[in-house]
Amino acid sequence: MEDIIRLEHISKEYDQRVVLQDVTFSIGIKEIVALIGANGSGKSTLLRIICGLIRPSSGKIHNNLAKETKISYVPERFPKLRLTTQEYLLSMGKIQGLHKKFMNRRVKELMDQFGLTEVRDRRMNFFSKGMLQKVNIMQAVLSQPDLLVLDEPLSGLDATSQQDLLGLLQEMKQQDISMIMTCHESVLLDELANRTISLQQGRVQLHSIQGQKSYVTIHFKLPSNVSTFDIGQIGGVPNLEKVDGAYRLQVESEFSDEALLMILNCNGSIWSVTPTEYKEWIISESITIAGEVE
Ligand SMILES: Nc1ncnc2c1ncn2[C@@H]1O[C@H](COP(=O)(O)OP(=O)(O)OP(=O)(O)O)[C@@H](O)[C@H]1O
Repeated sequence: MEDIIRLEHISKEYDQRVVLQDVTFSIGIKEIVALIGANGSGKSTLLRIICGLIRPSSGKIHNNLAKETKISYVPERFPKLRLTTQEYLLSMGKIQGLHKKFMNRRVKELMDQFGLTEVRDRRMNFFSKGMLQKVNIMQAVLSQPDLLVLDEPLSGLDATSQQDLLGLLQEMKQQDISMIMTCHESVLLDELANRTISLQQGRVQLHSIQGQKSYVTIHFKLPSNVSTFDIGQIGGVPNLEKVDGAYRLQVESEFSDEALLMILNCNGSIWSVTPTEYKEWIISESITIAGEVE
């Protein structure tokens, strides 16, 4: 996968206190990276460094695109401004130097996409947390960034607003926007992220990527004179359950033929064969922490 940016040996100190240490990784084009870790592990600091809001004490960020990489930031909190969404977005567009015609079209498009057209003339100080978070994301995507950096995008929202925003982030994923975000919600990890990077005390501890595992569930019955069925002979990690006098066997797809053959060899009757796909996190790189960060 082609990279958008690469962070190399990023460290950050505040008053000689090490907050980030030797952080190195890349963010690929169309990739959604979730940054996880305990409170105070340095996640927000790293996001702000990626956006250029603060400087690292050492290390470099390389822009790997042929053009200048457009990076936009969605901070954790968004203020209840006494402006309408339309007024706010148009002034943000102006600050960002966007062309008036493009801006008008883009603001309208975003209002529709985020479902805020009906409240476009209402001041944001009357908005719910979920609506404010939508505006927060809208201001960041106004200029169509290559990389969107989001700090806890679902935090403090109720379940309905979380689902609503998750849907919008998924739409953006389809539009090929790369993202890096901090998150505590497993729904963001499971349904959005392709990769997780775990920070511990300012250091990268673990990289994992989301993979797809295929299984086959075989529902079958054995004749009454066959009392045992030895799943130990099937490869992978098969799982056998007895359900209402019949059996339900789950095997990894690559071992399904040998499982079916075994059932037939036992004169079993096969009732159904159902393929299933599961997402799972696969550890791609693990780093041992040599020394504790003070
Ligand atoms: N401007 C600052 N000056 C001094 N220390 C800071 C500053 N910003 C952050 N820190 C410290 O850096 C450490 C990492 O903070 P950071 O906010 O990056 O962690 P985090 O992983 O995002 O935590 P959380 O999940 O609670 O948001 C913390 O100990 C914090 O107190």
